[in-house]
Amino acid sequence: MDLQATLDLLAGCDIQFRRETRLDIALVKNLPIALIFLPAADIPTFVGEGRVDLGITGRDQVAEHDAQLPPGETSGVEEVLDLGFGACKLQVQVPQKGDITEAKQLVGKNVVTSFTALTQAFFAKLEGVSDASSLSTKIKYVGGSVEAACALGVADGIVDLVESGETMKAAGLKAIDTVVESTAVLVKSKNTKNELVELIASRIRGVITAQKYVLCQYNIPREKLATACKITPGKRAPTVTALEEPGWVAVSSMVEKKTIATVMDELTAVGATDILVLNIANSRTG
Ligand SMILES: Nc1ncnc2c1ncn2[C@@H]1O[C@H](COP(=O)(O)OP(=O)(O)OP(=O)(O)O)[C@@H](O)[C@H]1O
Ligand SMILES: O=P(O)(O)OC[C@H]1O[C@H](OP(=O)(O)OP(=O)(O)O)[C@H](O)[C@@H]1O
Repeated sequence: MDLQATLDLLAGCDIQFRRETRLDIALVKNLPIALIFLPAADIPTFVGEGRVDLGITGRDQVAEHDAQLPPGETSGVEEVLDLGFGACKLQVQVPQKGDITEAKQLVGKNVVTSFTALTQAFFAKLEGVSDASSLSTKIKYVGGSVEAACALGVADGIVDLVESGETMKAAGLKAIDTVVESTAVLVKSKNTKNELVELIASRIRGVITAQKYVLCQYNIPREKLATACKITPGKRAPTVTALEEPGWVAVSSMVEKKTIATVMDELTAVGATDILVLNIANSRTG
C-alpha cells in the first residue's frame, strides 16, 4: 500500500500519533482511537469481523476477501470512500513471445497468482462453471514475485498487479485481460456502532475533496455570468458577489484540479478577468 499517502491523509485529518519502531499499534493523542498497521491483505478480515472499525486498503484486497467468503455468506466490509491514490489493475499476463493472446486460451493451463479467489472466479466465468472445484484451470498461490512464475516454468500465465507496467515489461510479459481495477479505499465494518467512524470518515472526505479541487475566483461582466457559470458550475453552485464597478460580478467556485488549465482558458475566452486559483487546505462540503 501507499503508506506515505495514507500517513499524509491522517495528518491532514489532524490525527496525531507517534509510531514506535517495531510496534504495529499507535495510540492517537487527540482522539480516543488506536491505529493498527496491518498488511494490506489482512485489513478486510479484521474490519469484516468487526475487530477494527475502519480500514484503509486496496479495493483489490477487499474484492479478494469477498471472493473468499463461503457461498451465502455476506461481506462484513463496506466501502465508504474512494481515496484516489494507489491506482493499479489486477491483470492476466502471459509471455510477450508466445501464442496466447486471450485469457480463454489459459483455460486448463497453469496460472499463478497471489489473488487466488478472484482468479478462480474469473476463470470459473470463462469456463462456465459455478464452483471452483470444477475448474480445469490450475490456479496456484505464490505470495510475491509472481512475475517470475512464467520464466521459471511454473505458470503459463499469471494474474498480478500492474501499476506502471515496469515489472511486467521487465519480466517479458504482456497484459491480455483485467480482473479488477483498484485504488485505495476507506472501508468500515458493516455492524460498527462506534460514532467516531462517521467523524473520521467525514474528516477524510474533507481532506480528499480539498486535494481534488481548487478554488477559482474571477471577475466577469454580468451579461456573461450565465456562460461563465456553465464553465465553473462548482460542487453545489458558484458564489456570485456584486462588484463596486457597475455591470461586473465576482465569481468564486470549486473546480477539479485536473481541469483547471482548460477552465482558465475557457473563462478568458468568454471575457473573465483577474482569474485567481487558490489551493484548498481542508473542506467540509455537502
Ligand atoms: N505498484 C503496486 N504494487 C503493488 N501494490 C500496489 C501497487 N500500487 C498500489 N498497490 C496497492 O497496494 C496493495 C498491496 O500493498 P503491499 O504489497 O505493499 O502490502 P502491505 O502488506 O501493505 O505492505 P508490505 O508487504 O509492502 O509490507 C495492493 O493490493 C494494491 O491495492
Ligand atoms: O507495474 P509496476 O509499477 O511495476 O508495479 C507492479 C508490481 O508491484 C507489485 O509487487 P510488489 O512491489 O508489491 O512486490 P511483490 O512482487 O513481492 O508482490 C506487483 O505484484 C507487481 O509485481
